[in-house]
Amino acid sequence: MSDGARRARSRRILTFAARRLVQLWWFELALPKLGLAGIAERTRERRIRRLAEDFRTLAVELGGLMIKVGQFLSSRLDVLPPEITSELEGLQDEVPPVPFPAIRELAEAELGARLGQVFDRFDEVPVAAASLGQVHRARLLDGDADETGLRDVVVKVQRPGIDEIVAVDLAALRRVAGWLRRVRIVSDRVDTPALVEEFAQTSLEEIDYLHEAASAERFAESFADDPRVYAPAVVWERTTRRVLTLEDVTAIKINDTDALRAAGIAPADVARVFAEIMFDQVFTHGFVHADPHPGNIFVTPLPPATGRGGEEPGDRAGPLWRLTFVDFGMMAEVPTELRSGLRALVIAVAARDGKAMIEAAREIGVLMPTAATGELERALAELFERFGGMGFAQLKDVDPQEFREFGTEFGDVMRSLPFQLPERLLLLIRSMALTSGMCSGLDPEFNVWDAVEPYAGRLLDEERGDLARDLAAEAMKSAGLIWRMPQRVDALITKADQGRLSFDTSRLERRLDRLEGVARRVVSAVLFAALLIGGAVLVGPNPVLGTTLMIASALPLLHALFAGVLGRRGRR
Ligand SMILES: Nc1ncnc2c1ncn2[C@@H]1O[C@H](COP(=O)(O)OP(=O)(O)OP(=O)(O)O)[C@@H](O)[C@H]1O
Repeated sequence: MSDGARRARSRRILTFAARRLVQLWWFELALPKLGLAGIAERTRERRIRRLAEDFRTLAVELGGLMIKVGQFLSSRLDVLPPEITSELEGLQDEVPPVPFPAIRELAEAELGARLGQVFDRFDEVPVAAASLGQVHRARLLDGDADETGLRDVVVKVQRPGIDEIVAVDLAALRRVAGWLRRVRIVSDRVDTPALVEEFAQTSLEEIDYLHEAASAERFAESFADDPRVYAPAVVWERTTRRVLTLEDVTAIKINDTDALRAAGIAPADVARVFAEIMFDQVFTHGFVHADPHPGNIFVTPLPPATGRGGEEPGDRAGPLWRLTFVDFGMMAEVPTELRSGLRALVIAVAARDGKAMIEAAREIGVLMPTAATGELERALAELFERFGGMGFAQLKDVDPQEFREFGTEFGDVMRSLPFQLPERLLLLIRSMALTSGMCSGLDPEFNVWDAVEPYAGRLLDEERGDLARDLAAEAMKSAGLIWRMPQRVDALITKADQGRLSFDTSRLERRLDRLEGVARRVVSAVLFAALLIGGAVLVGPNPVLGTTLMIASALPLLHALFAGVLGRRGRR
């Protein structure tokens, strides 16, 4: 890229951001101060739509990282207004492929040989053209097949010059982050420079295919004992920093429900297994596929003789299919201390203990350490009092009006607090949002909370499992926790549970029993709570959206969280 082109590209991004910032300041800060908040209110929806359209135009024009940013925003199905997500959805499909001669040149330079010398066949038309690279089908030479006889491969080749484009885009994004740091309503909630650094790290990793190849192997290893999951083998001899050669694992696209049914596979089963496998990545392996969009997951039917694949664990007849993941360029690590923070949150919600929940939110980094949280504590106590005793199935029967009213009240408190978005949660939240969206697409009746419950139950059943052990340890550590619970919990759960609480047998046993008893229901509740808080801070990364969503945060958030439940209820 010439110096001129580099400068023009950078200028285009910076001008776009500067204009939107000024607009944000004017409508969301200046006008309300002048007593004209009504104007901001009335024009907000139109402005958001316009912003999404303009961003789309910019991304399509510039390609590179801007497509990634758009993809990122479009995956926020749970919190962003549909006018944004629908505008940005499918953005990656608009990327034109690089003409084959340029791809050939790069691949040959990387592999140090002519394509004809190392591949028996190399399709000139790509299977997929993405923002950073494109994928071509190929066939290895006879003698190059590995011991399994693997010859059919896909070769992912980087777009020529993408390193430079990424560098220019990151420099521009860093400047925008610096500006945003000076906008208090944004900087109160999100450390934008840190966020951009996180994005930078992910993007730089994504253009290092050796890193992706290593991640593919790590992912495969973590599921080595789980026949429901598969990842393509890496052909290391034909892999470099810019060329990645993988086993071709093309099968049924996970969202192709017609093809699934034709193969005798129930989409609802796929949704359930998929959610479980994603939870396994978060809670068990701590290594999570952060881009689980439909193009990256196949359902592979297996011949009955194989006896391996998806279906009920322990199914003696052997599962009939498995989920095959591709694209390991973007992975989220869940470090041990983050997992422990999430668990602390589980315990706190188990105890319906708003105070402990707030502490856990601090530990996870969602709530700034200095936040004065008395009000939030009171609001949470009320939340638990009203809805806390119900499983998610029961929540279906709550009058939507009641949710709405509570959302309005709760929203005031949420807005007044310095929530922030720790960058380490970014990929995890993205991954979970995509998971939830995908599962609802496969099964309209799917409710992520229903999936969490049996999952949590299974975790707890593994007596020696980490979670069970930690829960037990936690229960002992926080002596009194269980006993405090009945006082805090609403009448429903109190009545249901008091009968089971007895003081005349071993206290510890009772505590653990009690904890296990509620934990299944509670792990789902905690995710609800975590998303409630997490969702509120998601508003940070984009200034205009940030303000808009902060202003209307709680209601859409609650609505988004319960949309499936309430929607279904309404249709009944
Ligand atoms: N091993 C494979 N076997 C079959 N198809 C594959 C394989 N790897 C990738 N593909 C196909 O190529 C598409 C693009 O590959 P991949 O997602 O790895 O590229 P990417 O540049 O990261 O794209 P994106 O940013 O859209 O995820 C995938 O969505 C999938 O449909």
